[in-house]
Amino acid sequence: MLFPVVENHRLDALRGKPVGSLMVHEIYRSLQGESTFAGLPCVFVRLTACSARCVWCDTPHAFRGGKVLSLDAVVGEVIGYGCPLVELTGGEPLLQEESHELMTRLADSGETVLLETSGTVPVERVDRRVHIIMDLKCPGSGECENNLWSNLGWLKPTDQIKFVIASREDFDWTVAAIREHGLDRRFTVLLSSVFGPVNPAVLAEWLLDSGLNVRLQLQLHKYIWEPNARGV
Ligand SMILES: Nc1nc2[nH]cc(C(=O)O)c2c(=O)[nH]1
Ligand code: SF4
Ligand SMILES: [Mg+2]
Repeated sequence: MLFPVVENHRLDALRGKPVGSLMVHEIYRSLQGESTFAGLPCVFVRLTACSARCVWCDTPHAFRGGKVLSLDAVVGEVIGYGCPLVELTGGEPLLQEESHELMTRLADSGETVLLETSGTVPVERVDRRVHIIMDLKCPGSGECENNLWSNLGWLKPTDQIKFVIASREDFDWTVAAIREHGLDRRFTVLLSSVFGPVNPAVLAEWLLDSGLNVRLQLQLHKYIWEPNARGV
């Protein structure tokens, strides 16, 4: 994968990581807070580093830090929870080549595997058994220019597209993108408001007025626990 030279410092946290290992920020079990799997117990594997810098990012702590673990160690820890659902998130999991083998090995073990990805890196090689939950970045994220639209051609009907909306402008952009690409007919579409600045009741009203058949998503974990809590 090639990234613009000016952005390479964003991947510094992965420099020197041995081949065959993963830089893991944290592994924990919680309730899935997003997607159509919301509410189910889920093991989260949060991988270090992201090539994006969304202005409203709620996990900037995952940009760096964490520890190097072998694939065997990560698989063993996940399976050890005895939980049938696992999600790779970050950061951006697909920046680490080894994420592909991790997803395949987890699926081979019988896990239902979810992948949270930013929509700015290719999903082409993701194991077809994985449920991809892919962002399309709205203008208010500051990363809209980096959306990789070709990814739409690699998603399956069972995959999910998430728009995180920071303003009415973002909402209008989202409606236009859904209509232009027929997203609501091809995939599950999730509309989420940036936690804090956008009242979900306002987004609910916009959604109903639009007539679109898409799903409002509340980040369940931010209502159950402190919005800034980590490890949940
Ligand atoms: N409970 C919980 N559910 C989540 N779903 C997606 C998450 C993420 O950070 O990608 C997340 C998270 O951080 N916590
Ligand atoms: S893609 Fe996700 S982890 Fe990366 S900056 Fe945006 S919100 Fe944060
Ligand atoms: Mg998150």
